Amino acid sequence: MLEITSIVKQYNRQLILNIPSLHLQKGIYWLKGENGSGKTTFLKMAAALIPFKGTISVNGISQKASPLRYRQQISWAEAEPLYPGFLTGNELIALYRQIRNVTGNETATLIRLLDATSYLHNRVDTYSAGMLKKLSLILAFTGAAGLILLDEPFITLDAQACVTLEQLILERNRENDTAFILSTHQDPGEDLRPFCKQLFVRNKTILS
Ligand SMILES: Nc1ncnc2c1ncn2[C@@H]1O[C@H](COP(=O)(O)OP(=O)(O)OP(=O)(O)O)[C@@H](O)[C@H]1O
Repeated sequence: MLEITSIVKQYNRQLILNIPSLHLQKGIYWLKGENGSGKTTFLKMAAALIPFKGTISVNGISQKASPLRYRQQISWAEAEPLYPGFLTGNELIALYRQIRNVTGNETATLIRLLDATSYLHNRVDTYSAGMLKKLSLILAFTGAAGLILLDEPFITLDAQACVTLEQLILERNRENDTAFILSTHQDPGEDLRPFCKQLFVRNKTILS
């Protein structure tokens, strides 16, 4: 599913990650590592959001050779999402539905499951951190990406939303064969744990 060769990532000439080779089969990956070890940097490279040396391919499509096709198979939710404050959640969801060719029914189910119906008609700049997080997850699950990258998806979510998110991950993985890489300092819940493989950022590289 994910193939990495000779990745080197530096910020201001400081080496952050050096990954000679990494091959991941489809699955649900739990990415762990100390603060500042490079988890977000790794996810941002996989999401093709920041430049790096080396090559990344997902399902045989190279990020450098076919950037648009590559991006079409990736979905990404950042740790602390930011959206233009003057838009409503519903407007953002409509935009994603249009771009990703998704029906209203599909997003309605996500909105109901994450208990976001009551506030999505309001402007984003009125949302709490958890409300914003739920919106970012609804957007990440909108469409049929082959790989969903979630950076710290559980922070700020209430207990019920954490359980719902784990169920959504399991369901997508089971029904659509969607792969996931999640960066988190938490451990997976009981239901998800048996289906997760761990990845570690250690000594500036990724170990499986
Ligand atoms: N835009 C940037 N400019 C310069 N250095 C950066 C930038 N973003 C991250 N870094 C540095 O890269 C390293 C890895 O950061 P990263 O955010 O990937 O860590 P992380 O593992 O996600 O950390 P945490 O668990 O604290 O979220 C850190 O040393 C950080 O200071």
